[in-house]
Parts: sequence; C-alpha cells; structure tokens
Amino acid sequence: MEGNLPQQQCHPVTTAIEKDDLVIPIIDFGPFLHGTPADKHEVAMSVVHAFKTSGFLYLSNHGVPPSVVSHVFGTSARFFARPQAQKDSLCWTTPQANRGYVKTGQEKLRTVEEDDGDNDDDDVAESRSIPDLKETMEIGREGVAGLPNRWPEHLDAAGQEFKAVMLSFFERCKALHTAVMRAIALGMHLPEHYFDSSVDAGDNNLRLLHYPAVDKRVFRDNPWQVRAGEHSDYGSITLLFQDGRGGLQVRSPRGTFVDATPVADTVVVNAGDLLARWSNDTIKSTRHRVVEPPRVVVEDGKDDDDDDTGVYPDRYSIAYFCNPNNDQMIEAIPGTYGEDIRPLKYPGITAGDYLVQRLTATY
Ligand SMILES: O=C(O)CCC(=O)C(=O)O
Ligand SMILES: [Fe+2]
Repeated sequence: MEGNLPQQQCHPVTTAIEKDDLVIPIIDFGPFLHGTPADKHEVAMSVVHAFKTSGFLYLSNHGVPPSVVSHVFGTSARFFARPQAQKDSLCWTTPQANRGYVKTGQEKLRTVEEDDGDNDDDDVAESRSIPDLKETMEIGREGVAGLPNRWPEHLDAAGQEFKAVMLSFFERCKALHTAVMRAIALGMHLPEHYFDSSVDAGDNNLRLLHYPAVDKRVFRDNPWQVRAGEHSDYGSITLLFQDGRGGLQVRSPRGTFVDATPVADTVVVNAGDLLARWSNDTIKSTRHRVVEPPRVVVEDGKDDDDDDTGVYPDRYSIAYFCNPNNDQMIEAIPGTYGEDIRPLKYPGITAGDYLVQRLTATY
C-alpha cells in the first residue's frame, strides 16, 4: 500500500521525531512478538508504513533485554580501551571477509559518486579528505569456512568473554532480524514466513562503534568534520542500539539533517539499500550520519556550551547489519511492480555480490 495508511489499520504508534517532513515513529513490537494475528497485522502495517515513508523507526519491547544491551555496551567499551597494538593485531583485511578491527580513517563512507549534487566538487573533495572520528570492530557470521572472526580470545580472559558475549548477542539480533522480516512480509501482504528461507543463514554483520572523546574546537574549526559521514546502509535492515549521547542525524525529505534523539530501551531500525532494491524502491533507504551531540538550549536562551571549550565525551553505538543470505537472488518482491503499479527497476543480483561491490567501494 502506498502513501498514507488509514490510521485505524495501524497499531497505535508514538511519534519520536517529527521535523521537516521527516516522521519517525516509536512502534511497540511486543504485540507482534506475543499478540494475536490481528495484533501482528497491525504492527506489521505500521512497520511497513514507516519503512515506506521515512525509512526509519524505533522499536520498543523488541525482545532484547536492556540488561543484555547494557552488558554488550560495557564489553564493547572494554575492547576499545585496549592498547592500540592489540586492536591493530585484529585488523580488518578484505571486503569478502569484512571482519576485524577498523581504525580511524580506514572506512570512507562518503564517496564522490554517491554525492547528491548539492555540493560543488571542491567541497566534496574536502569532505572526503577528512576521516570519520570513529573506530569499529566488525563481527561476521561465525563458522564460515575461510572467513574467521578476529576474536581477542588468545589475549586474555576478557578476550574470551568478549567472544562469548558477542556470539550470544549476534544470535539475539538474528532472531530480531527474522521477526522484523516477518513483519515486513505481513505488511507487504505476503505470507508471514515469506522471507524466512531468504535470511535464515544469518549472513549479518555486528559492528561495534566507538567515537572517541573529541575537543569541541575540532568541530568548531572544521565545518566538514563529522563523527560518521553521511551514508545509507547497504543491506536489508540495520538494528542500531545507541547510547544516550546523541549525534545521529537522518536526512529529511527537505534535505536537512534531523536529530534522531536516543530513546531509552529502543532499537532504531532502518532500511538499507538492498531492501530498497528488493522492494523495487517502495521502501526507502534513508541517508544518515553522526555528528557531535546536539546543543542543549538552557532557559536563558543560551546554549549549554556557548564557550566551545572542553570535549564532547565518547559515544558508543552498536549496529547489527542484517542481510539476506549470501546466495539469495534479490529480485523485486511480488506486489511491488507491474503494469498498474510501477515498472521493474533493477535486474536480479545475489545479495553477496551486491554487498561485496558496495564494501569494495568503501574501504
Ligand atoms: O553510530 C551510529 O549511531 C550510526 C552508525 C551508522 O550509521 C553505521 O555504522 O552505518
Ligand atoms: Fe548507517
């Protein structure tokens, strides 16, 4: 269903963000996981409506307990606090593997080809030359022949715990991915289990992100400096857990960047380019970036940090990039194309080939 959905068919949703024509809802996923078929259907309609309009939503009651999320954040912070040489010994190697530690500056999110034309060439060149202020740890599906994860397990007991915590979290996120794909199927008038066999391998990628503390002057003196450059995600959907710092921004239909403020105990879910392609562009893969935390305006009308001195504290986030199975042929989902609807826009491609192409352009 295109455009506005009649409200009565939607599960009641709260609006988290509404600015410059960008509306991002908070959707209670509990009734999808535990409710009646009618509950499930309503939630599914809300989820697909959000993916077709903003491409972003927040899910509450998503089934991953807050205590688990907080333990994963702690484990991630302890990993990034390791000496640089230890982290470098686990470094990311190839797009095919896409596993390991990525130091500041290794990933180039904003590419000239992808620029949308509202900057002149000099600006783009300048923005490209400034690395993101982040380091990441990429964890892929465990047990793939020839593509080992780069665990710190040989280093010490904390390294072994890291592996156990991340493997268990990977499985929890995989279950949530399957559930969200079921919601998408129902919301697109397909059988609930339509996508199950296309995503059951779990060819997903768990990315731990650390944005180090940074002197406020770095942002003040360089208008191009960001923590993570503007991009869209490549896969089907992303489950994004943020800490309370803020800084994530989503491109609005008007072209402005709108703060996607952290909402406690929710996961941000956004559609990626492969889901947009799979849905014949009925679902939106919306661009986003991470900048310094938003300014808080205090009562006298002044910013809380008018003097621009000091540092912005560290920010941590966890992105679980969900993908179809590597060998899944991505061809437009039934109901998204046809004579009376819209033409078929893309030839088929396997998910694995598509993702390696995108990663090759990025590193
Ligand atoms: O750190 C965040 O909040 C967003 C990270 C992100 O968009 C990404 O890694 O693709
Ligand atoms: Fe992203």
